[in-house]
Amino acid sequence: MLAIQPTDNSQQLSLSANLPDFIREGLNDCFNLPTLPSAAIKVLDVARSPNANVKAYAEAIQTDPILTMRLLALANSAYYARRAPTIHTCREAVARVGLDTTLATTLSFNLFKLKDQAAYLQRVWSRSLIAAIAARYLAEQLCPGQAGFVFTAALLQDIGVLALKALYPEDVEAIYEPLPTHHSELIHSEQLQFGCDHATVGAWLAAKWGVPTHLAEAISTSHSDFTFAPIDLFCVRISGLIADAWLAPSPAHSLVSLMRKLKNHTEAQHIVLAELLSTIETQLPSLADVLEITAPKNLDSDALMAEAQHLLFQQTLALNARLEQQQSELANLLKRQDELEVCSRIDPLTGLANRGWLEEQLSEHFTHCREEGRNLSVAFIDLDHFKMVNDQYGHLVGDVILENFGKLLRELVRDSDLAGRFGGEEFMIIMPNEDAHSAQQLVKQILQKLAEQPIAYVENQPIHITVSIGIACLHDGGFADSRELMNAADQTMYFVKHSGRCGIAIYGQ
Ligand SMILES: Nc1nc2c(ncn2[C@@H]2O[C@H](COP(=O)(O)OP(=O)(O)OP(=O)(O)O)[C@@H](O)[C@H]2O)c(=O)[nH]1
Repeated sequence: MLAIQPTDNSQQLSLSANLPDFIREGLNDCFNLPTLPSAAIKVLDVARSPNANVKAYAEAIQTDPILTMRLLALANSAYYARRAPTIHTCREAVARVGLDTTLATTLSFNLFKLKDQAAYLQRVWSRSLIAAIAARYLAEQLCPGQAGFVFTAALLQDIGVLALKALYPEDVEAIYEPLPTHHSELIHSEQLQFGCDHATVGAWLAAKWGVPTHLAEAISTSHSDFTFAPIDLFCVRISGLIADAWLAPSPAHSLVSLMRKLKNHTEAQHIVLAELLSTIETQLPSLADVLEITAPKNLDSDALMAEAQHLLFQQTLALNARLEQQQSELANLLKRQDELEVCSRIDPLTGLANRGWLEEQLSEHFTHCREEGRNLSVAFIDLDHFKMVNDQYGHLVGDVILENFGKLLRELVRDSDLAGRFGGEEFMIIMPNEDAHSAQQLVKQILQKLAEQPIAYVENQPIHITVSIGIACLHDGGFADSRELMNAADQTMYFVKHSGRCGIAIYGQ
């Protein structure tokens, strides 16, 4: 292996600005960072040159017989060969797998095959492998021209783990063993421990090797949100999530939650999930074989897809049921709120409007009638000598009388009027659009009715009551507000009281 070449472009990588200083200094001084085989460095040189072509790639690879064998194996694998004849030369192999895949294979050559691989590294490579297959499939559907680049970026997206391992072996071991179930937990632990995650470190390492800047940036942003990502980076970012679902303890559950995240993404609508899963299932063993790593657990993609669909269906049903329940709870709450609102306006004994509602309504009518030049009358009604009634017959009878008087008012008032109990034995009628004369006609009927019929019976003995009524009209005084109008009606009622009760008087007359 060679030392790092002068093609180092880590300084130019804007995203490596996210590296904390102590990590950057540590990486710069670290003597055992993973390096590339000399053939890989030559291939990278070719990749950077303007005349990168099959011939130049092949010539660079041929300097390393093992790498050449590896590439031939890949080109003759089921995926690349399909039914084509077996090939025997490096040039044919490069032509068949493409320049980007050749670069990816070359770069990953000595990264994956470390003999003393700990379980967590195996897991990291498993993720890279699955992600690379998924990424290439996605790119072939969404941006075919970039499939090779996307494959390489996905394959190398977790190489930062190697750099962190070289720099802080003990810390890395503490974080990675036992390996967190979800990649996001790993990222979180790295952020806490190092102030950055392995994607940022991996991008720095790749840039240090001299990989094209766009590739280093794709690694650096591999954990970022995919929502507004350019299509090639979208493929890389999604690939990691698909690999995480594949390796999750319950792949179907993880897949369903990924499907939900992708639901509103336009590009994602073109992905045929069943086909993607089947591609992973088919290609995983051969790619693992070529890269000489232990193949990760393989899944039956049909069974996985069926389980995911079943789960999705069940979750949708449960969601719908929950939605229906919430809607019905909301409807009940609204109904209850309406009932409470009505209750808050009603006097419980008489069922008429209570004082609060009377005052509110009077204020509104006062404003509107005054603005529109309409008249408005208010009648204040007080039962006469009600204390004596209570004293003579008791409070229960008093209550019945108040209740019956309420009924009487309800029968007499029109729909446009509002009758209410102001408090105790005091009542009020609001009559929009009515002048003193018509208001008087209405309240006269109250006196008549009370004279004609008893308000209640006690032991079959009829009880009669009388009332005193004061009327005030908007047009008959310069009232500043509804309160003044109401006070005028009240004062007029007291005038009737002082004049002997059982009668009607009109303010100002
Ligand atoms: N039964 C019953 N009595 C009530 C209620 N609210 C107020 N009262 C009674 O109404 C009576 C009002 O008495 P006063 O204010 O002295 O008036 P009044 O006896 O009607 O005399 P005038 O108004 O001057 O004719 C009191 O005895 C109160 O206890 C109620 O909800 N139920």
